[in-house]
Amino acid sequence: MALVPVAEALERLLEGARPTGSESVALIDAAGRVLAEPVVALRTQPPFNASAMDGYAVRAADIASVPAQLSVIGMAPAGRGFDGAVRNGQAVRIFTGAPLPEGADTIVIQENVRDLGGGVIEVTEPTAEGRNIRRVGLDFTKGDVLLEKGRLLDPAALSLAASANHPSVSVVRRPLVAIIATGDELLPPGSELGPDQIISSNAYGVAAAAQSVGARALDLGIAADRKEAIAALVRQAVEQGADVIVTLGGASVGDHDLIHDVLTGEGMTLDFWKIAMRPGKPLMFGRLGEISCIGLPGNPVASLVCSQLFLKPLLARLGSRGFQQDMREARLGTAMPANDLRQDYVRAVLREEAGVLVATPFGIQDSSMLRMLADADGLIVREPFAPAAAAGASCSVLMLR
Ligand SMILES: Nc1nc2c(c(=O)[nH]1)N[C@H]1C(S)=C(S)[C@@H](COP(=O)(O)OP(=O)(O)OC[C@H]3O[C@@H](n4cnc5c(N)ncnc54)[C@H](O)[C@@H]3O)O[C@H]1N2
Ligand code: MOO
Repeated sequence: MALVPVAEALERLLEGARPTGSESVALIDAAGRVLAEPVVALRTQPPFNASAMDGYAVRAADIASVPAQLSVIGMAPAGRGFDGAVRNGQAVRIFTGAPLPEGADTIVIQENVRDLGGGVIEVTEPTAEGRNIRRVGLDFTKGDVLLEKGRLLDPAALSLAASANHPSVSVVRRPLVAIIATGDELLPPGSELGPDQIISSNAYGVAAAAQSVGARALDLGIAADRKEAIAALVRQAVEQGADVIVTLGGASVGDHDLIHDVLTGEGMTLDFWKIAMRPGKPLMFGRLGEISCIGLPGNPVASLVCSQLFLKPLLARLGSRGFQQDMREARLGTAMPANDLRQDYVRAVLREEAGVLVATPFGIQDSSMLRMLADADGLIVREPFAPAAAAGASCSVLMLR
């Protein structure tokens, strides 16, 4: 089977991906979620002409020339308006957020007033008519569409929805990705290892990649290299309502590479298997009913690079989020040889030199080497059959952090 080009693989993976449904979530739990329906104002804010300052509600005509003396006839704190009207020569003590009393048209801030005692004040500075008043509906009016469908609920959006009197919002359900590691050699972190065993590491990075685009990760643990063991975990994933099943390892062509057989046995229709990419050649993709199945290669770097390139865009699409790889142009720090038929993602460190980004690849690129991935700032992307490139040549970098 010919290797599928990276761009085509991504296209096929995203093709049938339909956004997950919606659910209602209390505002306090809705941070970072995506709106499934617009938020419409259920009320007008402010609902009345309100004082924007602490001071005195007056009639502008009374303070046309200052100093001007006024008698204070009452008080209006926020939440309890003055029950009466301000007439010529009168003022009401008022606080920020309180309704403007009838008859008053201006707020004089208290810094510009002297208290003469006996309920009399002297306004010492001129104040233009209408100053320091927030008009009814200044922020929004009942019926206004305040937040569009698809909006990410950031702090401002959440407070606005609350102000519009919504205790909860309709948001896109977070896609659930079930993660199944496979391999007789694997044990979870913290284990006592036997002589032929290693630690299962991939699930943690894959889960983090999923969570970074708003998905939930369900770690189903490690299946031994037996069809029944893997099938049992695949069935668990289906029962738990996974939107995506990710398997780790067993995707290549060895005698113990069982994933393909198990998934098709459970009803998966294979879309593609093996792509023109390094690392990540054995990537597998298919559909089991509505569930997207991604078989990630076992080599740790391959599984994480494929998560960045394929899993994250898929989960973002399912969760109705925008997602774009952060691509930058850079100069090569060292020469690179001509590339073969696989699109290459080369771990590199980046530094800035006189305003130019310089990308220097690590000398060894074995796809088992996680430490070098953790040390890399980005991946130099080399097109299939790219010719040899000299140091200083322009290159394209996928930023990792
Ligand atoms: N004859 C061929 N051999 C291999 C090919 C090939 O095309 N022809 N492809 C190579 C490439 S590329 C990769 S990548 C690997 C991927 O193979 P699998 O997906 O079948 O992975 P495994 O064989 O199960 O494991 C490979 C390697 O990764 C380790 N591993 C697996 N799972 C985990 C995990 N959850 N955490 C940490 N490490 C894991 C496993 O122990 C192996 O060392 O195949 C090449 N071979
Ligand atoms: O995916 Mo493999 O690790 O290309 O080397």
